[in-house]
Amino acid sequence: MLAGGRKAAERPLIVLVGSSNPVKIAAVAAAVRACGLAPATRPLEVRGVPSLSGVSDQPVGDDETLRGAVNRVLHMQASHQPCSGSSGGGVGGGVGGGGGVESESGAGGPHLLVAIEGGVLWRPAGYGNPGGGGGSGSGSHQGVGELYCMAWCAAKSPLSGTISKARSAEFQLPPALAALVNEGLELGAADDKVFGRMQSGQGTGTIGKLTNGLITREQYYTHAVQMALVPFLNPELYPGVAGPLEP
Ligand SMILES: O=P(O)(O)OP(=O)(O)OP(=O)(O)OC[C@H]1O[C@@H](n2cnc3c(O)ncnc32)[C@H](O)[C@@H]1O
Repeated sequence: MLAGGRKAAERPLIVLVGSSNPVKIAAVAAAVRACGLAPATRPLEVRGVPSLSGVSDQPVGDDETLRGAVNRVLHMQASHQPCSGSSGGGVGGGVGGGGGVESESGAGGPHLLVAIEGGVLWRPAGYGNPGGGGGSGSGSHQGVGELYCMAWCAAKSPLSGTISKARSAEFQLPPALAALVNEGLELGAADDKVFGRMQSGQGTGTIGKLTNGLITREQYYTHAVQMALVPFLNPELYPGVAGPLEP
């Protein structure tokens, strides 16, 4: 029995997402439900909250993109008290800080903090082709070669444990988008310009446009979130990473 007299299964599982982008919030909700972290019988509260990535608006390369996702989680950690019943406070290392924010249902602080950072990655022209660019060229050929789209997801229990990280798959962006990104546009703005859309990053995304809706940005991110949740589904196999979700 938990503080407040209700069993864990009856209380909402509260997940904070470090973004106001509805695509990211929906991706996290779908992932948490699909992988069974919140069984269908348990209420689930997934909420977008402000978080600072500490990286550029358009991260380039794996290092910067991963750092953005991790910083968002650390910022949430510093800004929100863990779920009720815990005596733990936020860990250091985040930006900002301060008091906790109660859940909308009044059920207490969060059980899980999740962030997704969308990034791009330059690779040498002809990468992977016979006679083409050698190596992965990850992030080291800015503005030269092929531009790929990817994302990193970071997830953490506010109670303890380290941050779980997982990366999405990647796909090549069309040269027209690569050229605009190389000029300094964010991918979302480049997509809007090339495809004549508005706020594409909050809709089906570039991946949705390029796959004719077969894979939406939400679905694309759901997969990455599910992979970041692997330690939480197998806590005994990941000592020190997953940490308890409930006090
Ligand atoms: O509000 P936040 O959480 O910052 O969400 P965001 O989508 O604006 O920001 P990201 O940092 O995740 O992504 C960096 C940029 O890449 C864009 N982006 C990434 N993936 C995209 C996609 O599939 N379709 C359109 N834009 C995308 C996004 O719109 C941003 O301009």
